[in-house]
Amino acid sequence: GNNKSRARLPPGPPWVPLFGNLLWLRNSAADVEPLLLRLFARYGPIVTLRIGSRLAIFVSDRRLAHAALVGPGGVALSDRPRAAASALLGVTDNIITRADYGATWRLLRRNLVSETLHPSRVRLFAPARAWVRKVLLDKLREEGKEEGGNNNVMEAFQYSMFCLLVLMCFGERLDEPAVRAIEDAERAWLLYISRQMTVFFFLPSVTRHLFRGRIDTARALQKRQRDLFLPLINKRRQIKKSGQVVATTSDGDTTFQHSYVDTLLDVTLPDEKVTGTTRHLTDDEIVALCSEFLNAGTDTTSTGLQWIMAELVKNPAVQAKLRAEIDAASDTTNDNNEVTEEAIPRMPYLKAVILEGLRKHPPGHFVLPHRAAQDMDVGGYRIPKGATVNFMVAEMGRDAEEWARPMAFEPDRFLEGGDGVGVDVTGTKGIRMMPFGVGRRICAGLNIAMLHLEYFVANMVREFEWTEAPGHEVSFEEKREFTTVMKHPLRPRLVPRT
Ligand code: HEM
Repeated sequence: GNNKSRARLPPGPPWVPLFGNLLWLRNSAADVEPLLLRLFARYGPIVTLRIGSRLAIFVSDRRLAHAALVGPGGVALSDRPRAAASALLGVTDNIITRADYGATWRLLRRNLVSETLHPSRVRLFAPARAWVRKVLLDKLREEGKEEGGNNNVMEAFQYSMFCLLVLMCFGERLDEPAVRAIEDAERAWLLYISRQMTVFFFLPSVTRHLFRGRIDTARALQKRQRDLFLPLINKRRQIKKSGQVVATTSDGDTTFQHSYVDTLLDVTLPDEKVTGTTRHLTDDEIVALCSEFLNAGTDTTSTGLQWIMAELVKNPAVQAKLRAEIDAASDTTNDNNEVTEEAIPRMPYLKAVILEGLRKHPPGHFVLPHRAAQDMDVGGYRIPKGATVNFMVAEMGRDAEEWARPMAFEPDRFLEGGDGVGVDVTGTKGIRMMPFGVGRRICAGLNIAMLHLEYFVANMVREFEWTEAPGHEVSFEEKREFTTVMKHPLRPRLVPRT
């Protein structure tokens, strides 16, 4: 063989006792974060964990991450691990997050990015954002009425972001019980997938027999999704067929002009059965893609909002400076007293606040796992075909060699003269922080996620003064859920500004 095939695997412990117990099986890479931090200190910036016969490799160095993910070499690391359970549970791999790098992934990703999240399409959803702004502020006002600062604003963030994505996905403004029904079904499904699928992932042949009951549960949860989604999907089919154009903005209207589902109804994939022909997506595939859309953007964005608002509570001077910028840039003649989307590009400090939040508190401390499509070389080590590779997102943003006072919240660092000025979160030329990942698998929703964070933070700061409530001091302790959330949820005192 050549030099590459003789190179060593990245170092690591010979085995990890932790993996013998259920902790590992229960959740994701995030569960092993503390262990990984100890291993990096001991072995250096790239380590291997052996889990049975599987290899899981973790990279904490941003230069190695850039070499592995960006540029021509990144192709080899753009697949996803195959979940053995997919076939067993009848879960399709034809969704953006799960598909391997290839024709199907490219079609589905391009459909989302250019037909739904492209700036020209994003504008079509402005009435949706304005409506959700109202939903969010109403919820916060309700919470604010509670005495003793017992207002868990995270709940309001989560619900509003879910509302927004439901509206963008199905083009339908649903009432709260209908949104809650979908939210509950999705949460049950996500919990199921994260808690149970990993069991199958690691031990497919044994578990097939042991976990019959779980397979039934999965089927039931999928049916629940289908029963909720299909009427909404069929309604868009009907609208499409009749060529009816629906009015979009007036307050009474609940049906919007554009939706993600509309684009999915047009997508065609290569037909596996007849070479050279194409087919439309099946209902099950559309349901799975809708589910992915709702889940990819809800917890990530609401977690981001929570950390950013917590920092604004803890740093009143930053909040005051942001508030001043908002007032100066806003259109004061607008009687809704809202910060409009048009004003956002005139707010560099707002952008800096969001970036500083994502640097210090990236919602995901890891990216989704990547899989080596062939033997490859990273930092002089051999990554064998089939190994999974992940990256220490939070570590990179908090690297003291790269950032001055990394654990301080200093948005000014992203302005002229700061150590973060001109930072490119896509990491094309080099990685300084990677809250959305980098390379071919970079977050498909990056632009809309930034817009949502900017728009809702600006409007929440315009509406209220966010202060610490006695007995509910802000703590930056972390807790790992689907994303890394605040261990003690933010419970601020909201003082309406007039
Ligand atoms: C603050 C909000 C968000 C953060 C921090 C975030 C972060 C991420 C990260 C870290 C990845 C994995 C990258 C990798 O595997 O290398 C990802 C993937 C993805 N995100 Fe986001 N995301 C956010 C919001 C959204 C939104 C709003 C949407 C869509 C509505 C979205 C859609 C996706 C999709 C489809 C993928 C899979 C991309 C692929 O596998 O090709 N995300 N995101």
